[in-house]
Amino acid sequence: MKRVHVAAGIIINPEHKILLSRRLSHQHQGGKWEFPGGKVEQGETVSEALTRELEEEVNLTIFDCSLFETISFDYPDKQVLLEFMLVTDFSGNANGNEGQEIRWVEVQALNQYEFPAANQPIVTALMQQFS
Ligand SMILES: Nc1nc2c([nH]c(=O)n2[C@H]2C[C@H](O)[C@@H](COP(=O)(O)OP(=O)(O)OP(=O)(O)O)O2)c(=O)[nH]1
Ligand SMILES: [Mg+2]
Repeated sequence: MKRVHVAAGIIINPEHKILLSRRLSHQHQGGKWEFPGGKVEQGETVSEALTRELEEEVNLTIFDCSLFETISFDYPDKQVLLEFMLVTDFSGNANGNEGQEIRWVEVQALNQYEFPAANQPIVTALMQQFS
């Protein structure tokens, strides 16, 4: 199985809330909450992929991002390499462009949401670092 390279944005707004997006039921890990993003395509950098995905999925334009953590994870049906990027410099009003639910969430409330298993260390680290 080929490992899927994914860019995911930890988008923090001026009120220190983080944007979550709910995966559609037909998608891999459907129904779980994620940091919006998607596959890095051939010839793209991670930040280019993230910029494109965030415009497509949640209607935000990002101006800068930095690597928070990289996680390689094997689901029974899919292998992923996730690059979690911090984003604080962006414009636009978040919208679920694909019909998905989105929510701005306090860092301390992150553990009330069900994420894909690969995200667990990220949620723990965010709650420690941004409290
Ligand atoms: N965007 C995102 N994906 C995540 C996270 N955690 C996690 O395990 N994933 C997994 C789920 C998917 O297998 C993959 C994301 O790829 P994607 O968003 O392009 O996949 P998709 O199912 O929407 O596929 P597509 O048809 O849109 O190409 O990474 C996360 O926090 N954010
Ligand atoms: Mg996606």
